[in-house]
Amino acid sequence: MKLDTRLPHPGPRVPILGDVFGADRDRPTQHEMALAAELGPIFERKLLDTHLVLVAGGELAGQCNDEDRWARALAGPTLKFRGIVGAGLFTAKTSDPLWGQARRILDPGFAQSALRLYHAAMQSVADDLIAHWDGRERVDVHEAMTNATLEVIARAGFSRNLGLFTDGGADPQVQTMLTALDQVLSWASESSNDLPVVGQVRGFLQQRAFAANLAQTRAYIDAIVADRVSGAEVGGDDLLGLMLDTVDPETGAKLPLDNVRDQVLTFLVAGHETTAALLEVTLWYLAARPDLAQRVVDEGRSRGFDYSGVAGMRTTRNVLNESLRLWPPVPGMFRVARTDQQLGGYDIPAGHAVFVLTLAAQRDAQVWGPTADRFDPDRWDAKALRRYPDRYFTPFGTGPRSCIGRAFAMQESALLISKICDAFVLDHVDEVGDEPVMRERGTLRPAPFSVAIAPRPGASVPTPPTG
Ligand code: HEM
Repeated sequence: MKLDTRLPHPGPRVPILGDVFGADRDRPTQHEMALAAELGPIFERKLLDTHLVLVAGGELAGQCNDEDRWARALAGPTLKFRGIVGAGLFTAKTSDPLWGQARRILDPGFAQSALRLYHAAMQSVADDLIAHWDGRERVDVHEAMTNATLEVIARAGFSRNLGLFTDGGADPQVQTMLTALDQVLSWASESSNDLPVVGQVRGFLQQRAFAANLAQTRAYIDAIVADRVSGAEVGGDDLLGLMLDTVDPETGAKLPLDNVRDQVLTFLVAGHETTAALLEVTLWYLAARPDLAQRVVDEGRSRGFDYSGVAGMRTTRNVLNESLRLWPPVPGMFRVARTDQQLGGYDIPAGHAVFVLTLAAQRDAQVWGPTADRFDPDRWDAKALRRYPDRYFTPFGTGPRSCIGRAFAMQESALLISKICDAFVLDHVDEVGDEPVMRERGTLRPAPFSVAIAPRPGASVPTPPTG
């Protein structure tokens, strides 16, 4: 079977180069969502001799999530990350024995019993954030969510306090790491969506610019691992301990130390950027919807903020799910056909990868109804849920390569959102439209914004920073 030549494409097509006018380097997936409104649930974009098939319809995306017919493909920004974090969980090939080994060793680190152990660390970050905001009238949401999510993964995963909420700020090594993570994300996204040749030059220059920061970040992480191995630092029940001490039940082997370093870096990148995006989108909607924020507050105050209280926060989780539906932090995934496939009446040969545009698929009115574009957390009511089987809602991916951190991210986000709303009344400082302005860096995350805050009557008293 050959790739169908009848696939719609954005016109006009330039000879040899192809659909160069059909791409947007800064807002690629939002541009693709707009193209889908014009071209339909499946279309292609040709660049030189590469034919990128985009699947934007909910039903067709659901078909690509069928693991018997499609598999995860390593491409786009994810492939770029592979050069940085090697065989970390996110970037390892499924066929690489290290991937299975790491997944078997690390899965228990994300089970409910482990999340219960991490709760104190998550709680300490929420308290530090609230104490840090106390007395302020206006806060930078982007900066605060970046710091909070990094602190959570560092404290829960590696028993390290990065000091991002202390008055003097984090130490220089941590600052360098933050800069490196930021530079790597920009490079991975921009170089994947750039024009041929020009993009290669730009990508090369970017890589040169972050090489030194990345080398220092690797050295910083190596030191954390070495301190734990030598016993200079005693860790709690955390991910690092699990990675260093656990023997794979299948092979009897432990993870090699260089792989542990790649996993730590993977968790720092994969665990913070996406969760920060989810928190920011949610706070954006809650600042615009005081009625909804009040429901979140009521739920928090009635259930309490211990592990079980947070785990059962239905309203807050519905709000988070709705943020993930409208603005999935990972806006799309590459899937490769295991055998020849028909998709929407078009031929896709075995081995051809398609890009499933989760962002558009999760807004398809045919699946989600006429209000698909509206932020409505009540659509997640238990009674309505059965209308949306898992294959239509995939912000955490699908199949064996789906997100290992899903429950971790949801617990952390529910805790932070409910504690923030409990402590503060939020309001937008600028005039805003119906939806946040989003920027793209492989992930989809609101453009940095600030909110006005005021103490909410009846808030629980914040504890001082843990320093
Ligand atoms: C709202 C937050 C999050 C979202 C939306 C999210 C989304 C995703 C998605 C879509 C994938 C699959 C990507 C693909 O198939 O190409 C993935 C994989 C992964 N995520 Fe997350 N993630 C989140 C939070 C986290 C957290 C908190 C961690 C770690 C602490 C984490 C660690 C990982 C890892 C290691 C993988 C690769 C798993 C594998 O291939 O075995 N993620 N995530």
